[in-house]
Amino acid sequence: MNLPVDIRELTKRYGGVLAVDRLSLTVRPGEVYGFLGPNGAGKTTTLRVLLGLLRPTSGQVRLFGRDDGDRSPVGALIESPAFYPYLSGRENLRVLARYTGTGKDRVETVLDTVGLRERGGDRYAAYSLGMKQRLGVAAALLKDPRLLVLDEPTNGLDPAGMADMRALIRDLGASGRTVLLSSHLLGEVQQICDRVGVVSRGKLVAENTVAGLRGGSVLHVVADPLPRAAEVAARLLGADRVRVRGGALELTTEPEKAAWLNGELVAAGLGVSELRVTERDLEQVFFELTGEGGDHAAA
Ligand SMILES: Nc1ncnc2c1ncn2[C@@H]1O[C@H](COP(=O)(O)OP(=O)(O)OP(=O)(O)O)[C@@H](O)[C@H]1O
Repeated sequence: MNLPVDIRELTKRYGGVLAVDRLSLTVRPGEVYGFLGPNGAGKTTTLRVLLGLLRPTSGQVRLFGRDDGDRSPVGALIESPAFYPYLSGRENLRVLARYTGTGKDRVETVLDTVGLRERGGDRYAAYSLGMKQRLGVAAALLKDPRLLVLDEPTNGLDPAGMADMRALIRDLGASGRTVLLSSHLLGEVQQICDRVGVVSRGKLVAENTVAGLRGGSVLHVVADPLPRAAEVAARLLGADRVRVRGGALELTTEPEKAAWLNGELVAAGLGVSELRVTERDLEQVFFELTGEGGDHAAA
C-alpha cells in the first residue's frame, strides 16, 4: 500500500532549537488525520518539511510511496494565502488557475465544493474570515490533489465559521480525499478525524483513533480514607492505573470490574460511598500526553 504520508524519524533544528525530534507518522489513504498539539509543539515545522518548504535536519518524508520530492499530488493551506483584495474570489482563483496551468472549469467546481459559488463574484476584501479560509481551501483544491494538507484551518474563526470549516473537511474526507490537518483544538479534531497523532515538544507521543486515545472507561470511586483506598486499588490494579483527583479515585479499568473492586475495598475496611463508571475525558488524556490543557473553544 502506498501511504499518502509516511514520515520517518524526522528531525528539524533551528540553530539550537529542536523543533521536531525523530517524529514518525503515517497517514492512510482516504482518512482525515488530525495532527494535534499545543502551540509551538512542532506541527507547522513538520508540515512545512512535508511540503518541501523546509529542509529537514534528518529523517525521511515519503508521499504516495515516493521520496523524490514530487509534491504534485498535494494541495496545501499552510499560511494565510495571498489573495488580491480588490479581485473577487472567483477572479483570484482564475489567476491562480492560470498560474498553475489548471483548467478554468476547476474554478467553478472548487467554488462549489467550498460553498462559495454564490459569493464568488464578491470582492475578496469583503469576505468574512471564514469565507477567506474557505477560499484558501478552494485554492488548495484547484489541482484536484489526492492529499490535502491544512495547517490550523479553523484558527481565528468564530464558532459558525469553525462549524462550516469542519463540515467542509468532513465532506472532503467523505469524498475519498486524504486530509491531513493540524490543530491545537482537541474538540475540533475529535469531531472530524479518523485518527489523531499527538505531538508534544517535537515528539509524537500518541497515534490512535479518537476512541483508542480515550482508552475506554474510568471507574470513579469515593472511599474513606482515600489514601488507604488508593493503596488497596494500586495493589489490585497496578499503581499506573490509579489516580487521586478531586477527592476521589480514578481507576483505569474495565467497567465489569466495578463490583469486584467494591467488594475488595469494603473487605479492606474502607467505606465506599460512591462508585460509578465514566468515559475518560479526552481533555485529560491530552493533558497527560502533553502536559498542557487543550482549548475548549471548539468543543
Ligand atoms: N524559523 C524559526 N526559527 C527558530 N525557531 C523556530 C522557527 N520556526 C519555529 N521555531 C520554533 O520551533 C518550535 C516549533 O514551532 P512550530 O511553529 O513548528 O510549532 P507549532 O506546533 O506549529 O505551533 P504553532 O501552532 O504555534 O505554530 C517552536 O519552539 C518555535 O518557536
